[in-house]
Amino acid sequence: MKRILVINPGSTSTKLAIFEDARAVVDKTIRHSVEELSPFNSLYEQKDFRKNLIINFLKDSGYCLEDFDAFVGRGGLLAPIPGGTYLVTERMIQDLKEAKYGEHASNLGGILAKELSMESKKEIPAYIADPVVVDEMQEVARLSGHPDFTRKSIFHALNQKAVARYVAAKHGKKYEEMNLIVVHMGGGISIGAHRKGRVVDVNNALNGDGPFTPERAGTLPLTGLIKLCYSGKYSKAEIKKLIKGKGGLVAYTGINDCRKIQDAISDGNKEWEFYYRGMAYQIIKWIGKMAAVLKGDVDAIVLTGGIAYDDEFMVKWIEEKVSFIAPIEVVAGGNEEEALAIAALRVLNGEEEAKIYETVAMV
Ligand SMILES: Nc1ncnc2c1ncn2[C@@H]1O[C@H](COP(=O)(O)OP(=O)(O)O)[C@@H](O)[C@H]1O
Ligand SMILES: CCCC(=O)OP(=O)(O)O
Repeated sequence: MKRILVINPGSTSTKLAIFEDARAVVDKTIRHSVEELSPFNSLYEQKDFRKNLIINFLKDSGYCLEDFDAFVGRGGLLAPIPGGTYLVTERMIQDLKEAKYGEHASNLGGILAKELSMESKKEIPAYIADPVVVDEMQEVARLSGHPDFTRKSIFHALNQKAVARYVAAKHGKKYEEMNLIVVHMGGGISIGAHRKGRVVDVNNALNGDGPFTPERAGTLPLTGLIKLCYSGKYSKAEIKKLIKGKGGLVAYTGINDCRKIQDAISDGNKEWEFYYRGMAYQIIKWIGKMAAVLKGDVDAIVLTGGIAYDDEFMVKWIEEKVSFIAPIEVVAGGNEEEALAIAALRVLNGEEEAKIYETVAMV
């Protein structure tokens, strides 16, 4: 039996799980409010805060570092690389620490896995798998409208692929035989067109491309944004924060927790219902785009991520608008922790060799 610690830092949560082979024996989701994260000026500054959560989780669950065969973290913003399991290496850590390819909570996955590995008295490997930069986009999807800008594949690759495989298996098919639109709705939102096992188009969930989200502005009107940048009222860091962290529902309502929005709607808050419906409206428009990418040949639309638990509002509002395209499958939450554990297990069991970032990074 192999025991694996899974570390999944998200923009609004830290999810931790202990697996014995492919079975989760303990798991915990810790949610982070806007106030809790706002004292940190950079993502890297959150490292020790999130690390303490892991240490306490292990203590409460009765485990020490030496009890594990591997630590596996969510993979962050790295140079574009193919999917798979990667050993956490020096250059990877350097790129994540420096935020060379951008800042996102997932950058901490590999860093924390490596720190725990170095602190343990045994030699325990640290891995990441299917990071947010997995890139399978078709060439035409990379065009932005100006040669100085290229559309990038940054999305919930790990969960999108895991739930797509799960839905394919449910249909008695291979992932490579299906056309799916996968909609991950978390702190960030990504909508991917999966054509026969490849994500040929997807919005850049991190950088101003796509629907607004609990904490991101999504695609903004360009002229307004340019005006704001040159208004002298905001620093570059403030503008960045306004788009990511303090955009979307946070900008409209002050909170990133959709459960609180739902409670308010149930209590009759019409203004918040308008914003929450607005988010659903932007999501359905992106589903429509991806249906066109797949030429209408769509086997299922898969709704996943934390917000997919909300079948009273969000799932209902999306389903009533897009079920003419394909049947809806809901995989609430997702399969991220299991996907990470299985990815590490494949390496530990010798079924796959861990890839080395330095040798495959497309820089
Ligand atoms: N049971 C639920 N019902 C509705 N929304 C939920 C539920 N659980 C989590 N969410 C919402 O999902 C979002 C976070 O999704 P999640 O996929 O866990 O995010 P992340 O990995 O980005 O931190 C939050 O806005 C949270 O309020
Ligand atoms: C970087 C894209 C993935 C993403 O947005 O993740 P969260 O929803 O956890 O922020």
